Amino acid sequence: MTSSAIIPNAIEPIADLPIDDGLAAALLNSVAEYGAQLHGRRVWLACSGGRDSLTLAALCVQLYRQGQLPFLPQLLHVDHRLQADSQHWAVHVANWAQAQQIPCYILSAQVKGHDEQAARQARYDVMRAHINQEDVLLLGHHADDQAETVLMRLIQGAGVNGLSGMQPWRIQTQGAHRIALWRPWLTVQRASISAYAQCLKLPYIDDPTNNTGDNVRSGLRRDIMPVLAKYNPNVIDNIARSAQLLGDAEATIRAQAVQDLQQTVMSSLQLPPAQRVLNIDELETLPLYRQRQLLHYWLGQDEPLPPTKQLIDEVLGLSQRKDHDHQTELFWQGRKQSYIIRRYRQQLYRLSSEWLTWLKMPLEAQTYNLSDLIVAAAHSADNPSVSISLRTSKHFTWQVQMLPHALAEMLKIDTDKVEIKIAPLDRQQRVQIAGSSRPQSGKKLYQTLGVPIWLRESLVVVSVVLLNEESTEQSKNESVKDIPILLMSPFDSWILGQILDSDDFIRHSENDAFSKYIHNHLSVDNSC
Ligand SMILES: Nc1ncnc2c1ncn2[C@@H]1O[C@H](COP(=O)(O)OP(=O)(O)OP(=O)(O)O)[C@@H](O)[C@H]1O
Repeated sequence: MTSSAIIPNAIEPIADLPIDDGLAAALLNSVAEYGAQLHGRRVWLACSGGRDSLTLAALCVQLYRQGQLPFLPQLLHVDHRLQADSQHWAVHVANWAQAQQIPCYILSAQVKGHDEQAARQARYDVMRAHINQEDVLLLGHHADDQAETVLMRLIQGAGVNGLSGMQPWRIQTQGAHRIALWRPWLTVQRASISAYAQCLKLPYIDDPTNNTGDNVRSGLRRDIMPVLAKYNPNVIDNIARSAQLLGDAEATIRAQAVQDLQQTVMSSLQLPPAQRVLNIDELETLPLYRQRQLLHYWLGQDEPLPPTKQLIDEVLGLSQRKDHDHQTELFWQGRKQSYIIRRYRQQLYRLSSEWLTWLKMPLEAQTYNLSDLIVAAAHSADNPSVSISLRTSKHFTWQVQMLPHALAEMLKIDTDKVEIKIAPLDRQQRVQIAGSSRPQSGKKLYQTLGVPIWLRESLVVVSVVLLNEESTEQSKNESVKDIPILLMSPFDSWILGQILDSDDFIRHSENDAFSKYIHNHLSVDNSC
């Protein structure tokens, strides 16, 4: 972008000039509608120095000085440095703000790329970084912007959500940082704003790229809107109204999807946003249109943009399969991260790639002498437990937590002669789940337990190892008794039954008691 903008010079104070009733009513009605949300929050106004945001700033100054607006927003201007004279715009906005005696901050953005979307992203990033959590950012979008947005989305094949256009109040979240975007002028036409700007003789900057840009939005504005206006002069108001109606429809659909999700979600296997699980039997009780809406909502959780209709149809197809194919993987590249969607038995899983990578990290066998564990636990005063990490990454931590004192009390033997071993389950290893009639290994075992394919490398066996009095380094193998107590996955644990002779030291019922003192713990950092 190299074309230069028209920068006027004269700056007059506007506080005492007449106010446009229509524009004031739109702003004050919105203040009333979002009064509860606005209460106690700081309001900033994103001001490009263009006609719309400068007029909004001028109206705020006037209404505030007359005591009709309870707050005076501070201006934020972002210099994108994409045009030769962008610094002059920044100076101009700052001078105008100074003449009106309102605070103004000039921020610089690093735009990665040359399109409007890149500039917008950079603008929001830099403004978000400047303002505080829960602050409100006031924007000058109006009905013409709304109509262009809706038309743009219509020709891209959007659904109800997309066609409801920009929302007058929207929470924007980035990690833990939440701000509110507020657009009080979505029902106000550009022509009314222009007329008022003229009336106030506002020295706004005319950005020449607004109408001559070669993107879809400026093409629609320049070529399509005037043609539509020939068929219906109210086209802008009408499209903006449709967007409002669709906004209500979207809220209704979403409320239904949230309610449906509560019935279908498998809470025991949930690990948001890494692993989200949906029950297919419950899904199928709903009519098809609600199944599609639910999948749309379920898949799109944790992401700013929803999945495509094609993906939703494919996931629906996966849920409807009657064969026992568990290999199919659907891929979704979200904005924040990528996901694999799989089915295992009657469950649909949405698994983040980070989570799947973590699940493939190898597990190491670990052995601890019970006396050492007791010493380690003694260091934690109020809770005499020890935590042993099984697998850790930046985002996920899987630990086994134990109460070694309690274990020692149960065993009633010299704790120097006892070891606790945690080792990955070998595919050939036969273990007997308490309550089952015989030991099993490999695929049979996974099926009995219902362990999905991607969790199978994440099973560990916790055993109590009893060392013989006479054991030496050389004879160690023959003189130990290795008694498996628990089988664990990151989500579950199963008590193991007795495989040894009946006169062995530990019986099944004791395994049961042991398991009370050994727990599985999986924690996740929510940013992933
Ligand atoms: N450089 C900027 N600095 C601060 N806010 C901006 C900037 N550019 C745009 N905005 C905010 O985003 C809104 C919509 O952006 P858009 O690109 O449609 O605005 P514009 O046409 O450049 O300016 P205006 O809406 O002020 O006439 C603006 O009304 C304004 O609130």
